[in-house]
Amino acid sequence: MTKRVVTFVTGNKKKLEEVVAILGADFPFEVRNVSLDLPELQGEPSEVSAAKCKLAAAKLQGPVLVEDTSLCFNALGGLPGVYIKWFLEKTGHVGLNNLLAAYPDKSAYAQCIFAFSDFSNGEATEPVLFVGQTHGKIVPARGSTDFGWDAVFQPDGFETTFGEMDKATKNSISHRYRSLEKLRSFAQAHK
Ligand SMILES: O=P(O)(O)OP(=O)(O)OP(=O)(O)OC[C@H]1O[C@@H](n2cnc3c(O)ncnc32)[C@H](O)[C@@H]1O
Ligand SMILES: [Mg+2]
Repeated sequence: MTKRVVTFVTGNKKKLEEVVAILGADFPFEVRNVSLDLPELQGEPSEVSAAKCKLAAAKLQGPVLVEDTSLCFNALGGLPGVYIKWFLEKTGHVGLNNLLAAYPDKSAYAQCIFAFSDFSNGEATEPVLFVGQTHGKIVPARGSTDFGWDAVFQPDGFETTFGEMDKATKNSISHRYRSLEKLRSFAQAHK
């Protein structure tokens, strides 16, 4: 049976690599990629993902998948949150640690929200959201600096940062994995 095709819209190659590895061959939809860094509105993480999904659907006129990732510091009420990309770009790993210097609480969580819109009768359907979280803490950078803030995030229950773990381990506990497991159940029911 031919699989339904859904287009994952992201400008981030590292995200795409993880998504392909996590979904594997038995995912009920065929996932294609379009590399576009969509504009992101301000707001709560769920609003950012839903808005990104609507933009992607309007652009591609077909079923789409997007995701938005946040890194939330508990001592800062969840910031940088959806703005982590810009904090990381402007202040680096050291800056992220320094943001927490005044607080004993270094705990944080990584959150990934996938959003899926179907397309029927020439219209995109309201995005469905899949939230995945991994809790941990912010530490001075250790390990690979290939992907975003991996080197400064140490998940609970591990002595290693995401940057120090092998990919298979990260992909078995990550925010992205947890969100994609929910998407997998949804796709199974809507294939
Ligand atoms: O095109 P999109 O999908 O939006 O890709 P992006 O790189 O702009 O990604 P986000 O808007 O979701 O911003 C999230 C930021 O967090 C980084 N990031 C996302 N997932 C990560 C992960 O699992 N580990 C480390 N850094 C991550 C990513 O590189 C960005 O700097
Ligand atoms: Mg982005």
